[in-house]
Amino acid sequence: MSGLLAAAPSANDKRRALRAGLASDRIVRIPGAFNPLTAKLIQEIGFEGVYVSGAVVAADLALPDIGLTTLTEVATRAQQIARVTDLPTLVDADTGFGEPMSAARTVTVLEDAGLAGLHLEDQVNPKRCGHLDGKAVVPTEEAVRRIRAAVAARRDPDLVICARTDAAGIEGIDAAIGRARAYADAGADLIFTEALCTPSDFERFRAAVDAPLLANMTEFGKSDLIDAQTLESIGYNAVIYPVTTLRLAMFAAEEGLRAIATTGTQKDLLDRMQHRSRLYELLQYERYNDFDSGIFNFTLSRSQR
Ligand SMILES: C[C@](O)(C(=O)O)[C@H](CC(=O)O)C(=O)O
Ligand SMILES: [Mg+2]
Repeated sequence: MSGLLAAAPSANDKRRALRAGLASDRIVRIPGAFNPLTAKLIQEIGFEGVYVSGAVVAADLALPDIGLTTLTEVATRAQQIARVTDLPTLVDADTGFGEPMSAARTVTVLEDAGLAGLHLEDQVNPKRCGHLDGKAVVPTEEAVRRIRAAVAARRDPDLVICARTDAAGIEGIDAAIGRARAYADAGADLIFTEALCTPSDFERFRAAVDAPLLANMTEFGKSDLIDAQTLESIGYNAVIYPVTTLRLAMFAAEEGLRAIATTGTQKDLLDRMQHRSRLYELLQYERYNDFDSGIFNFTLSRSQR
């Protein structure tokens, strides 16, 4: 029954896998999962990690991404997602949910929730999406205290602590590079270079910072959508697609609901839906017979496949 109700690898196995990926010359591709089932799909399709986006956790609760969600809400969702996948899961811990002492507590809670890594950003509270104007960052020394507190709080030395800098869009790339170096010196394992615009911005960062780097390929933001191969050749170590699966699903859900409202039926939409049989396959429905042979003792008729 290995891997049936929860992933087979331990949290530490996944943390070590993430570290190995970051140390390799291949880019670690980390799409966002808006729910645990999406994490299964991400694994099956062959990605190297799963991302839990703060923006998506908020949007899921019909809230904007302005620091309204609590540590408990984020940790609960992240745990639900991390536990079903063999892949390492990276979670967005925003500004750490408070002062450095709270950031330290955040690390312990997310570590207990089985995450492989988390990122803390240098924005002020209330934070906002890194791709919007009008955001502000705390002084470098304060952000360094956040990172130091996070690093000190970690009990599993393999837990990946990622420091995000939002400074490029506010203070310029050189200042962001300076911050990234300070965060790496403070013990960050990975630097998230938020809201860079062009490939040459990414190249500049890569040349200047001697630490693993993560790119954020979020849609409708400030960054050009650079493909994974190009980011890899620039020397980036990881890339997230944080909100992509939610945007795809919401777009399809909206179209489908409008069609039903207009026509009174969903029957023209069936070939744009995940079929029952595919859902069952993803859920490994049949394997639940390991517990009780009466569970999967039916067949799907042609129309159900
Ligand atoms: C990565 C991010 O922090 C997130 O919460 O997913 C967001 C993504 C987005 O709003 O598009 C961010 O870049 O701030
Ligand atoms: Mg976020």
